Amino acid sequence: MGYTLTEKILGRAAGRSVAPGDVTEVGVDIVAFHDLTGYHVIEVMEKAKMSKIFDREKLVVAFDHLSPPPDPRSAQIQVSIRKFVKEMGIKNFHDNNVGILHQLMVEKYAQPGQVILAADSHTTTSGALGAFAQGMGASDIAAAVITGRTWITVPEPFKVNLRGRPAKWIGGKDVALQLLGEFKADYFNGKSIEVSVEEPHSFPVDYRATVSNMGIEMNADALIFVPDTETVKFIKENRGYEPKLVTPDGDAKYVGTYDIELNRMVPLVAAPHSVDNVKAASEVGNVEVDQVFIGSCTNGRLSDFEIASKILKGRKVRTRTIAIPASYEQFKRAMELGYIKDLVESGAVITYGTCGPCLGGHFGVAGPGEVVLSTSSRNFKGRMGSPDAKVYLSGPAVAAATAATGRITDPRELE
Ligand SMILES: CC(C)[C@H](C(=O)O)[C@@H](O)C(=O)O
Ligand code: SF4
Repeated sequence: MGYTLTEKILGRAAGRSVAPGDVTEVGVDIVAFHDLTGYHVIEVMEKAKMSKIFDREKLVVAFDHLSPPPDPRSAQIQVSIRKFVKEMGIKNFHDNNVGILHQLMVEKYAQPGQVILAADSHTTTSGALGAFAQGMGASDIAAAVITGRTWITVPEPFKVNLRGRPAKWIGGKDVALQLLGEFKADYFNGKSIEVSVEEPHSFPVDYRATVSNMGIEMNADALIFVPDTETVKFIKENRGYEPKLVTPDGDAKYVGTYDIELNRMVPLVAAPHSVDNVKAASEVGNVEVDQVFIGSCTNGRLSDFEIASKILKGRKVRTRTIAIPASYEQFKRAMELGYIKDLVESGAVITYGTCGPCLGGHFGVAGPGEVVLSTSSRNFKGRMGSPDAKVYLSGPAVAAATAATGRITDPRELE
């Protein structure tokens, strides 16, 4: 019987063949942390009196959460992490304003077949490029920083097939919300999700990154896109080299399979207060919003800005609208292509390279009684600020249409 992608990746990393349920030690290709969790990682290392790191080339550090620092405590945390980075000789360090860690992993580091760990739950994002990528707590990450190894319970692989081409305005968020609506937030516990794309170029890496990012909202151990011609094209264009592909065997066995017909999908939202409270955008009724946020490691990429600018060009926003490209690179390209101009002219405010309001940190925290429509990953009570705020999640098309009308809007209504 053939191997799934999950078994192939973890088998290589373990140095022996593995099967679901096996508890195994694996070598790690990249370990990463950011300002918020990095502080704890360093603290654990100090307590353990361990000051060596396994491989300074394989460590990635980015400041993104409270970045640029909105208060003295965040600034102090950054000072101590910068000191650590310097002492350890870590080269892959991205200071304020470069980008959100997971976005930088997609742009610069993640490759098919790798095992990637980071001290952040949305590490699953790198699954977009065919890596087994998982978030872990600060102590596990500290151990991986020191040894370059970790232990993993091999998950049960589940197969998702994306068929056909996406209908207009449909992207990665709608696919993620479709899975959450159908299976609910805990179904994939102990499982990895492997996604195959029937028409690779119709579902680009940007969209894949959104789906992989939300893999953790599905409680999956990893959400891995089977690498294909789109993966190769993306890495070649962005980094100038061709990656080696690792793919599942044709006769690999999965615990379940689910097909999504992309051309039959409609724009979706997750209503308060859970990611699996999914509805069609056209069916939420008349919900007026106080703020729209387009950004985060979930939906802050060039394609998100392209879609938002298509809708907002020539229109004025009717609610407070904040847009944050997930990295400097995405900002620059969005600027060169005129998307930033369109958004600014519509009345949106822009910054870059920060998580911002996604976790209620800064740059647009929600107040009591306010309703927010956000392209980010989570809508739990208190996630974006006040516990008395309501957060709806959507992709960029619903977000931009909502900004244009001031109430939750299916973009097809504006055509
Ligand atoms: C702060 C960090 C630990 C957290 C995570 O792990 O996901 C954050 O990025 C989030 O999105 O909630
Ligand atoms: S943008 Fe949001 S989801 Fe992504 S790492 Fe930052 S806080 Fe977490």
